Amino acid sequence: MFFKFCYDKYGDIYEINNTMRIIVLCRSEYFEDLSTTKSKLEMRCPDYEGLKELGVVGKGITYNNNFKSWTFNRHFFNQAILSPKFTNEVIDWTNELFNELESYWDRLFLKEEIIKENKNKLNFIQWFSHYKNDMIIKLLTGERSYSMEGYFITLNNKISDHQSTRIKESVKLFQAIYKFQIGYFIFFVFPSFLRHHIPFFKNMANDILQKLDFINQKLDAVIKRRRQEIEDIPLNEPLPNDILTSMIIKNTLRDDNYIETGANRIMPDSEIRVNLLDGIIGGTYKSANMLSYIIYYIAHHPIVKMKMLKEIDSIFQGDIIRPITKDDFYNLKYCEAIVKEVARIFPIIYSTVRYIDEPKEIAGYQWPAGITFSINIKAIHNKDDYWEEPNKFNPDRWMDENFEPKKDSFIMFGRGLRLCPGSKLAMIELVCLMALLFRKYDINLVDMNSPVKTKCDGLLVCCVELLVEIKPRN
Ligand code: HEM
Repeated sequence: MFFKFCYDKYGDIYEINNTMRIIVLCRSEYFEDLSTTKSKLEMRCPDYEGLKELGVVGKGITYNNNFKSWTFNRHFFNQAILSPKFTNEVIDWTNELFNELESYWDRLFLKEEIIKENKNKLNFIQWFSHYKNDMIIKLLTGERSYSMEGYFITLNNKISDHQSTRIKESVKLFQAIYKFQIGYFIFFVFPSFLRHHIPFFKNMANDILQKLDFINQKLDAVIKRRRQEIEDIPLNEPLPNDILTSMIIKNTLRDDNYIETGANRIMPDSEIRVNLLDGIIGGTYKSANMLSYIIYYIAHHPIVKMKMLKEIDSIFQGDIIRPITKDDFYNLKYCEAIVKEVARIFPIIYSTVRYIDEPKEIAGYQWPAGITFSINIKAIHNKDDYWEEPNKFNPDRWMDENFEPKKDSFIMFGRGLRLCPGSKLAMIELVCLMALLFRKYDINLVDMNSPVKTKCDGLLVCCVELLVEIKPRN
């Protein structure tokens, strides 16, 4: 809201001054020179004291300002996440976890008597936050998480002391990740004096650090276990396809692409851990929120829904059981267009940031070193210089073969070197989940008149609640 208010009032470039000076850029032509020659990288922010406290300075991907180290980590991450084996893994686990989700829905919402009594209502964002949590943990670490089962048990009022440790541990991890994800921005925005000396902020900061400690302990244990498992698997037997395994074996004899050069270093556990954390934080809530907004927009656009169902039905031909495949994903063009159009009109990340550590000319002005720029994604996605009828929700614009958004005007996954490495994974998941949901279920909003309930956590527009009514399609 605040960003929109400023954009409407001040236009394409303006300045916000609170605890720091931020220049907001609302035109894609301004992004040309955001990388600096000194650091060779588009930097997100300086190495804040708070980031040091979180232990991520010079490590991992998201907040790494060291070009050499960032390139090393990003290369490992990209190789793992973009491999064809990993794509197959994503599709397989989408099917597997969707079946699990359905088994819970069957028991809670889909029995005939429950539908007759109008009790077939569920909070979509909650279900998919748990789903996505279990999914990303499996894809990143190769280990199962059972937070969705934990959520099912809570709704089913069956909490008991006999609940298995695996579920309790998964739920505890889910809660820690959630708290960390929505709270760690205080390490950027609140000065260290507040975090260390004023009780309210100090308690908040300590709570986040405790959650991080817990997550790190879990990740360390997983890495240790996996190293041992890899050692125990004979050289001629295949290894699992998760990202952790790929990072451990890269540049070792277990790596299919291994070339002996003497110069390639392997990745130590301390770096693997931050990469896994980056993947968990980057990959869990964005997709869950995005899917909720997709459901909301589809519900409000019946013609779009009709076209989408037509596409899904033409691919599945009434088969509501068979697993979704990679080919299906490539054929679900209209579903992909819907994802892009929702992301265009209602970007869940409304801004991404850059920082310059040397004087630079940007947007026709000369800036001193130490300035933070915010790229206003929402303004760019809704600008009529770049988009025809920008305020119209129109997935069909993406179906025109000759359509290509103007350079840097569609930045749902960011831009440049720092482009989101999870974009392919996110697209596959979102499109496949839309197809799996709508081929079998009729999903409607409980309240068509209420706007979607959101709140901003850091730079993410979180869906607070999305109540939907679900029943099998006729
Ligand atoms: C709908 C889902 C997603 C959206 C909309 C999204 C969006 C973004 C955006 C806007 C950025 C900032 C890019 C920039 O500054 O130019 C980003 C960065 C990042 N994302 Fe995503 N993302 C999604 C899913 C994922 C997933 C599934 C993962 C991991 C498995 C992931 C991991 C990351 C990481 C590690 C970065 C930092 C990249 C770097 O600094 O080099 N994201 N994402």
